Amino acid sequence: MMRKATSETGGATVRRRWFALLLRDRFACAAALVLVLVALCAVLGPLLAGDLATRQNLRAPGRPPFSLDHGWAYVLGSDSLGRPVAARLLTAAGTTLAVAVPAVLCSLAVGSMWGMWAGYHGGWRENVSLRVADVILSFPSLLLAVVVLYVFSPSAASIVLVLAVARIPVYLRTARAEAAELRSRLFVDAARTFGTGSWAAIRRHVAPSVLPTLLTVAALDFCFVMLAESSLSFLGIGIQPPDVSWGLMVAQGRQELQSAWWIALFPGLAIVLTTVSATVLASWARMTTDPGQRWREGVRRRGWRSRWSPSANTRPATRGSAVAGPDTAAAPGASRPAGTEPPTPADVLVVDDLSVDVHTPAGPVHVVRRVGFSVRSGETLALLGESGCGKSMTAHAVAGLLDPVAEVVGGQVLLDGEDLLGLGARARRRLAGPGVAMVFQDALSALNPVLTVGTQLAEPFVIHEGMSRRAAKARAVELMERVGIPEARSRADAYPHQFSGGMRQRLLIATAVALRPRVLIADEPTTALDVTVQAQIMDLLGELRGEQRTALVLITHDLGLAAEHADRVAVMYAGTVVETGPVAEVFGKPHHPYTRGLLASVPAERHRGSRLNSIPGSPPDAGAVPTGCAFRTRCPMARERCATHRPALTGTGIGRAAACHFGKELADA
Ligand SMILES: Nc1ncnc2c1ncn2[C@@H]1O[C@H](COP(=O)(O)OP(=O)(O)OP(=O)(O)O)[C@@H](O)[C@H]1O
Repeated sequence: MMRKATSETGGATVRRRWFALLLRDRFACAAALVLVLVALCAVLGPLLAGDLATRQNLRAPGRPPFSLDHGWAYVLGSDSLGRPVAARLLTAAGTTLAVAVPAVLCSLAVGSMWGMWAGYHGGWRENVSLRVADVILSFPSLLLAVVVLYVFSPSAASIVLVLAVARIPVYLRTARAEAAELRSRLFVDAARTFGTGSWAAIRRHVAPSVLPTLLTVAALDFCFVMLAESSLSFLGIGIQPPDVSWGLMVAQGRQELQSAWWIALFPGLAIVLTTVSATVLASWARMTTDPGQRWREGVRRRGWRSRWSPSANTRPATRGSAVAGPDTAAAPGASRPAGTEPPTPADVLVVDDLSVDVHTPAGPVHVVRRVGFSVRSGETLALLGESGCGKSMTAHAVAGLLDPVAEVVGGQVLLDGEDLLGLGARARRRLAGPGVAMVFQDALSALNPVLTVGTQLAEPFVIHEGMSRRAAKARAVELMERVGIPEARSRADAYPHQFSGGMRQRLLIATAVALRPRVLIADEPTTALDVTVQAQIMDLLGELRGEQRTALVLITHDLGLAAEHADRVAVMYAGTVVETGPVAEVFGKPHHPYTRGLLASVPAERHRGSRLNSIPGSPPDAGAVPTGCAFRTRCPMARERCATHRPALTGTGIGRAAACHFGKELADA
């Protein structure tokens, strides 16, 4: 009983959410209204029109439209037999939908189940299914329908059957292709390892990914089936008089197009309006149900906003507007801590008040909020923090690699004094490599699997230094030797999968440092590697940094790695920097309760036999960061003030800063 009540409430919430999402999109809203109207016409039309649609009135043939003198039924004129077009249009809606909807639903249900089954299992099932689909598809579906309907008597039921069979291969092939791709994914293998049966795996893991595509295909197919029915009626083998469909009306009005255009025009418009509405609604449904497509919705909404708001496309003049609000304590520019030195000429990279929003269908989410830090030539700054605190987003914004879904909404990224965010795409490309380079975590994904490593390593030299392929390849081999790849000359012709994880990471580092970048961002460069290889990679990064005087930004959540390899740290929480300073000092005596909590959670010899400390709770979702201090809900020192005032990053010692109302207290303790 209780469960039923809960599921009913859940269902109502989901319906409300969908309705709210629909209301936000004016095109989808208009399309839904049109389709509801057509459905109402289909249901109520025969009741309203009675036998008006078929009763001939030879005293009123070819009445022109837009006159109410003869009652509502004649508002769209009458045909050559005096039958009112409006009444026929209403009645025909029912017949047209009675063919199109069941035909599409039947082919969708059969084709998609068959396709997912064939694609999931592969082998002979897939081969046989594809050959059957090929055979059906080899006859144009309209021609197939014409042949079958000539042989059997045309009726609504036979049209539904013929069109449904003719369209099954479309769904079968789409579902098969997607299911075949999904069956090799690890999450499907993982489901198999704990005994999930094939239909259960298809229902839980394949169908949710395939259905959004199939729904779009179904909407387009709805248009196709409506048009096919119209064409068959037009040829005289579709809906038979005295029944009436939109297609039949177009066919009948065709002969009188010159003298009585309204007979064919209104049903034609009804077909176009219904098919366009179905397509618009399907594209909205896909955007809303497919997580892979949702970002487009955010970008599209951003597009609208920028079209209507003159300021939306330009970066705000006041930095940090993304987090402006009553609880914002920091003044513009305050992300550089008071009491710490202002940027010096030695600072190669200065990130000031950087804010990044991710555009979601529910609106923008502030994932990076007024982040500021600087790095000097030859220095290593570790960007620390729990998963989801915005480290990678910050790095991607600096490197100009943000997804289209994300947007820099405030701040500056200065490379040797030049604001990278103000540069055009061409200037930005010129700096990618010699300016800011990046080493990614997953080397296998970051290297192109179909190009030899030599070709990939030679690319920066060809693009930036205009070298010939041969000379660039020679430089690539030198680089491979430098990063410690044995037998570099012969291995330059190997592909990425022929290297071990550690070697691939070396190759990635070699590509990143090829052009001696001023700044190198390494985003968790060793997470996927074992401890020995991890140490070798970090040593290599350290050597290259020393040789090239590169400023290194090391993104990690490994405090040990930061302690060993970084000069300074910037600790991030909920999209913002909460503490910065020299690594030994910050780790020796943290000035922010979050840094304290992080350090206390690292297993150490002194914890042997006792419970390991951990920070209670989990980091807030980027879309629901608490007011005031973001850490207050997990902080042992939280007071009333923390709920109302967001603490600014303020100097707490020489070269030290913390964003905590009690930072000074902790410093003096
Ligand atoms: N494409 C996206 N759409 C919506 N939100 C996103 C997207 N990418 C990242 N986010 C959100 O942005 C926030 C910051 O993510 P980010 O990847 O920068 O975290 P991180 O600190 O690098 O985490 P990790 O250490 O796990 O890589 C997270 O809350 C994440 O959910």
